[in-house]
Amino acid sequence: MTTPSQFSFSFDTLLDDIAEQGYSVIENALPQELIADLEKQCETQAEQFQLAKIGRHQDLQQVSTIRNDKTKWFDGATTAEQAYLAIMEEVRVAINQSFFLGLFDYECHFAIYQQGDFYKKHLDAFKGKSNRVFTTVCYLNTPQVGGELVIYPEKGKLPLAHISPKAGTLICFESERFPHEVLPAGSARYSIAGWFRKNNSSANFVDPSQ
Ligand SMILES: O=C(O)CCC(=O)C(=O)O
Ligand SMILES: [Fe+2]
Repeated sequence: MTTPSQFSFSFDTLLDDIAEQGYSVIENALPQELIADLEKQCETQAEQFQLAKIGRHQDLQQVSTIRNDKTKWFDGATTAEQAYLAIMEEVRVAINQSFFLGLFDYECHFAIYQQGDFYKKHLDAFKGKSNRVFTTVCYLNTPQVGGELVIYPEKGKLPLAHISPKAGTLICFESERFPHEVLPAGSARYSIAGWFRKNNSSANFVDPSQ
């Protein structure tokens, strides 16, 4: 048994799902007031969001045929961001305790998908090329239609899961293992995408975020 978080949900379901299938979808995982505060932040700071980029380091590109959502990285400046990061820190520690993965930090950004915005099928990390180990997605609102997250198996085309975004749902999956896509949003869709990372830095190579 894991200790229930003082902030949110018990992590047992998350850890069991990850052990059994490599991904987990938990509804109402985060406190409603926190989700509402984070959603409000997306709305009030919308003009600070920028077209999302794909790739890493010098390969970083803006490719709007692959994704056209807008993102803003957390800077920890609001109490809502700090509260969210505190919960993710608990998740990080729980995953490390169960799976001995040595996850050492977490990075995340807000994302806004306006009507019609999408993110085509992709992997968040490629074996040996990224320090992203687990992806998290947390939804901040509940659009009426569209914007489903589709998770695919490592091999094969039949989706494992079709998830309609719902405020408070938290999804966690192994970044290298599951291709996934965001279907075109039917209306504004607010979320936080984040990654637990392992440390690839060494004495002569510093591995930064992204
Ligand atoms: O918002 C989602 O449901 C998934 C987003 C995603 O795949 C990403 O940002 O890498
Ligand atoms: Fe992704």
